[in-house]
Amino acid sequence: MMDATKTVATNDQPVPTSGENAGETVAGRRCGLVAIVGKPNVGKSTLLNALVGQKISITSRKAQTTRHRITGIRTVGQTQFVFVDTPGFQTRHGNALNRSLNKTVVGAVGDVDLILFVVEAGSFTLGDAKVLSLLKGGTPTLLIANKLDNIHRRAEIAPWLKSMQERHAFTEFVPMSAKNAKDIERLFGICEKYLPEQPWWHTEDELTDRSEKFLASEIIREKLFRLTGDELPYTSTVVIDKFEEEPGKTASRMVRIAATLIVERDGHKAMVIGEKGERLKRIGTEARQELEKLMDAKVFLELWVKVRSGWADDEARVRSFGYE
Ligand SMILES: Nc1nc2c(ncn2[C@@H]2O[C@H](COP(=O)(O)OP(=O)(O)OP(=O)(O)O)[C@@H](O)[C@H]2O)c(=O)[nH]1
Repeated sequence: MMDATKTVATNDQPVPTSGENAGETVAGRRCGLVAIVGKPNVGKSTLLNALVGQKISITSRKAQTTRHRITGIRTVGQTQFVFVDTPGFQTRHGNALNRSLNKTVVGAVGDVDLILFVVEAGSFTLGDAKVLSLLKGGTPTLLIANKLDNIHRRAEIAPWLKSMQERHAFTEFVPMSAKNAKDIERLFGICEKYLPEQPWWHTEDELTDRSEKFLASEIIREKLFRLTGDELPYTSTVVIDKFEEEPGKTASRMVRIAATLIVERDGHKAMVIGEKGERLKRIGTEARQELEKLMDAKVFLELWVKVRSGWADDEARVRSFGYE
C-alpha cells in the first residue's frame, strides 16, 4: 500500500529533482540507476516493490502485467537507488506490442550503473537466455537467483551456479527470495558499491517520478486483471480520459477520473462488465478505494469498457496508448 504522505507528482510531468537534500554535494553520498531485467514471471515486480518498500508497479500471477518502464526510488543511508523496472521480455509473439516491449528492455539497460538479472533459482530456460543475450558487457550485472524458498535441497544450487558462471561474466551471484525482508536488506548492501559517488537526484522521501495519473491507470489495470482472472489477454489496457482536480468544498482534495478499459473482443467486454455490471462495479470500487488512500483525496471514478479489436497489431495505435 502506498503511503500518502510520500511524494508523488500531482500532474503528468515528472517531479523536478530539486529539494533541500537533492543536488547537494555531500561526502560519501552515492546515487545511480539500477535496472531489473528478466523474463516474465520471475519476480521482478515483487523485487522492485520490496526494494522500494511500497507498492509501485503492479504484480499478479498473470505473465507480463508490467508494461511501462516504471521507476522506484529508495534512499538507504548514504545511497540513493533509482530503479528501472522493465517489461518481461516476450519471445513467443512478434506483434507490434511485443516489439515495443522489447525495445523498452533494451532502452532500459543501456544507461544504467547496475543490472539485476533475475531468474528463478535452479532454472535457466530459452526465455532467460534471450533476455541475457540483450545484456552487453560493460555494466556490472548481478545474477539474482530468486524464489530460493522454492528450492528445498540447497545443495542443488551449487552446480547450477557454476553452470551460470560459464554462461555470462556475472559480477556477483545473489541467491535470495524477493519475499524475504532480510534478503532485501542484504541486497542493498551488495548493490551500494556499484553506484557512483555523486549528489542525490531526488529528495530522500521521493518514491517515484511517475504522475498520479499514471499510477491511477496502473491501479485500475491491476484491479482489471485481478478481478477477471486468467481469461483476459494481457493486450487489454487502460486509458485515462479525464483526470481533474476540483476545488473541494471541504479542505481535502477532490479528484475526478474517467478511464476506458480497452479490450480486444466483445466476449472480453462482457467478461469485464460481468453479470448485471457487478464485476465492473467491483473493479471501480476497489480502484477508487486504493486511489483515495494513495492520493489522500476524495475520488470520483467513472469506468467505460470499449472493444478495440486487433489493437496490439497496430503500431500507430500502440504508440497512441503510450508504449513507445
Ligand atoms: N515463492 C516465491 N514466489 C515469488 C517470489 N518472488 C515473486 N514470486 C511470485 O512470482 C509471481 C510473479 O511475480 P512478479 O513479481 O509479478 O513477476 P514479474 O517478473 O514482475 O512478471 P512480469 O510482470 O510478468 O514481467 C508472483 O506470483 C509472485 O508472488 C519469491 O521470492 N518466492
